[in-house]
Amino acid sequence: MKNKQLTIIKIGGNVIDNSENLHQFLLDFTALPGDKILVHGGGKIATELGESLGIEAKMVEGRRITDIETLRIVTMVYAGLINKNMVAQLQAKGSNAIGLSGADGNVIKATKRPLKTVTHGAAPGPLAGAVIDYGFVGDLDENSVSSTTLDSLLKAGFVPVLCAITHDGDTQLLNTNADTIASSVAVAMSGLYETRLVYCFEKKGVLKDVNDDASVVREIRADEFEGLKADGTVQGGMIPKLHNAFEAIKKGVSAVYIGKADELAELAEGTFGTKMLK
Ligand SMILES: Nc1ncnc2c1ncn2[C@@H]1O[C@H](COP(=O)(O)OP(=O)(O)O)[C@@H](O)[C@H]1O
Ligand SMILES: CC(=O)N[C@@H](CCC(=O)OP(=O)(O)O)C(=O)O
Repeated sequence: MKNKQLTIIKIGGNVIDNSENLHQFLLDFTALPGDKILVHGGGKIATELGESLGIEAKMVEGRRITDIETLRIVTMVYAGLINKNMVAQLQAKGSNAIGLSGADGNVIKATKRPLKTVTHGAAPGPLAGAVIDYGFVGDLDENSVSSTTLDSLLKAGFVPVLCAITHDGDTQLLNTNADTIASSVAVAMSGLYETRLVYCFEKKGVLKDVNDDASVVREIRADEFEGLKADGTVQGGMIPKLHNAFEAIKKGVSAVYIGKADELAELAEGTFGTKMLK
């Protein structure tokens, strides 16, 4: 019986990097009624730390090429610095947060990404057709997320806070895009709960004009996605975000929203950001 509601919220690196916006978001997150799971990114902060150490970030189609040095940096930043600070801030606001990587409690097991040929997205240009070694990047499948472990934590009264570090079950940590983690967690938990997925970032939603916050598209149907890509309305990081959003809807998640982190309170009024439709 799926009568209980669960909200999975993902927060991106641009918001985490802004202490005022993050503070407001965590207040609203804490005030949100019902069971919830927080998934956080932090790509911007990992890029900045890497640069300060002389390691340049390389992204292909929104995914970080993760060599061994980069894996050390993202593990420190996502599973350490950001995850533990997020948990401490939530504890101070009254949420009994528990911070986890995918290795903790075997919550998310991934498979190291095989060599890939670039086909679309960032690359009608020079990268089209190139074979890319993403390094220590983890891909998820329908068995990756342990819904029973997450359910046990929720039933014990914890608020799980998941970072973008996963593992392969054979000692290797892997880097997995946080939007993908949020989508996979929402799909896995939809077997047990009535599940909604909320992507929070620094803009008011999916915008008709990316520079105009007043141009929020209120609803997008799955069959409109290709057109929005083709006419350039959605670009860059918004392409994999929408792909993950529609995958979630297709696989059993009841509702998916994309909107501004410090407007999360509007979720209850039904005026929050962009809603994805089947
Ligand atoms: N139509 C659009 N509406 C809103 N943002 C868009 C749009 N097209 C592209 N973007 C870009 O997508 C970015 C969000 O993707 P990303 O940086 O991956 O998010 P996150 O911070 O959640 O990881 C925004 O910062 C924005 O620059
Ligand atoms: C493989 C891969 O690309 N992993 C992401 C994980 C962090 C993330 O997704 O952070 P945001 O949500 O802030 O972008 C990365 O290292 O950038």
